Amino acid sequence: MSLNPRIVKESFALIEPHTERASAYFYGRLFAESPRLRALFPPAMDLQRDRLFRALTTVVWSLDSPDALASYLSQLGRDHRKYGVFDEHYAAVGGALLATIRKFLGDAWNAEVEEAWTAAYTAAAGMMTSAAHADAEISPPWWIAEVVDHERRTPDVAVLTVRPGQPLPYTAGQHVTVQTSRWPRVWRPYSIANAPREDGLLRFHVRATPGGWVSGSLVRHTEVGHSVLLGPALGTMGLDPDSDRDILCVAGGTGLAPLKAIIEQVISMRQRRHIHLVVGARTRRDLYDLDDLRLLESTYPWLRVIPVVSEEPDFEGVQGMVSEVLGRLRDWSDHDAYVAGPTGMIAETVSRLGRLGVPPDRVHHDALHAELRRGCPHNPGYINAGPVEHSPAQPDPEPTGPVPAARHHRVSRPVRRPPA
Ligand SMILES: NC(=O)C1=CN([C@@H]2O[C@H](COP(=O)(O)OP(=O)(O)OC[C@H]3O[C@@H](n4cnc5c(N)ncnc54)[C@H](O)[C@@H]3O)[C@@H](O)[C@H]2O)C=CC1
Repeated sequence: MSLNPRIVKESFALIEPHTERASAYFYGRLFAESPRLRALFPPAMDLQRDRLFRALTTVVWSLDSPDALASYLSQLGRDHRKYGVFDEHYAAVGGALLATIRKFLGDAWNAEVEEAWTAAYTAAAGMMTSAAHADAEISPPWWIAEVVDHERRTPDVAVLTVRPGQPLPYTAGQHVTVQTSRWPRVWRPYSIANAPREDGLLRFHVRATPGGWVSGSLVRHTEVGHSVLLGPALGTMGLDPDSDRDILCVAGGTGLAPLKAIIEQVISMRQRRHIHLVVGARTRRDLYDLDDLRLLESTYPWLRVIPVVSEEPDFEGVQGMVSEVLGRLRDWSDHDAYVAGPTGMIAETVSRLGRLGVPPDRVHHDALHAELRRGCPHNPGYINAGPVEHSPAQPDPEPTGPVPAARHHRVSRPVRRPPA
């Protein structure tokens, strides 16, 4: 059985307009055939359904890029260890997936399509399980971390520092998923806001989004001494080790977090590259980290911080959307660029940098491949394992089931969940 990306892509394109119904059918089928699996998922499935198709979309459209695909699936396989996924779950998921594709393709389903999808799923599941097995030799499936600092910088934004019980390896620019005891089985990704340190501490910038389960819990209901669970480090945005070019970092809101980690990384490597950090926020008050950034700027003279405010007309500094102001500031064509923030901001900024003469392979970001594929002509092909933090456009839905009784902050063990 050999991979046939063309057939998989063509047939998937027929299903894409019906993703919502197809995803509901997939989970209905999965739980009908393997009822015990339902208990392993969060009570509200809305976000989960969406995630399944985002992951599937990423896999399908990456079938022609073996390196990117292998990197994505390896991360996904490693990350699924935290749910307690076993090899046999992959067969159940594969069966439900094929049944879903068959149903939604209707007359377009035939033996050739079946073979192409079977080959693709077998290869993908194989990569995920191999990566999970290899990871099990060297890493725990999750880390328990104690909150050692919690600063409420604005009513909505907190900066948290946590100490994992054992070392959690990562590189600057990556993110981890976080689970709080308030919402067992609900994991959300957050970028790590500092470069790796000897004491192993990790910092997160969290904005409580309306209706957000984990973000609200982290900002409003978490204190020093509480514990959270962390998944393994994920994401492909990182400092280009072969470059000594000057650096432009463009941050939208809490997208500052991974860029601060990258800047710290440059500092710790004693590289004397000039860095411009253009940091966008809606209002002056939303520039929640400006004091720290000014301190960093005064310590490292080759760092320049440029705050940009988009929704406060009497702000005395640079005004506008962060993507729009770049052309007014200087020529960036000889810079490496790192971009993080809301998906729309990343798409706008990457596209703007292309028009300003920055080659696509020098523009680094970690937004969802599938989302940017539509809107961003200069996507350099970075893909990650999921959305970073939650976008305001996609708050965590409120629970549809009963509110969990575990209001105390004893960390629950992760519950098994099959592959997304
Ligand atoms: N690795 C990454 O890319 C990371 C991304 N994030 C994401 O960053 C977002 C931060 O949200 P908030 O703090 O609420 O930011 P926000 O929505 O308040 O936006 C902050 C600034 O970003 C710019 N911006 C926003 N939308 C834009 C658009 N469509 N086009 C051009 N510029 C735009 C504007 O300058 C705005 O003032 C979240 O969605 C989070 O998921 C957070 C951490 C890491």
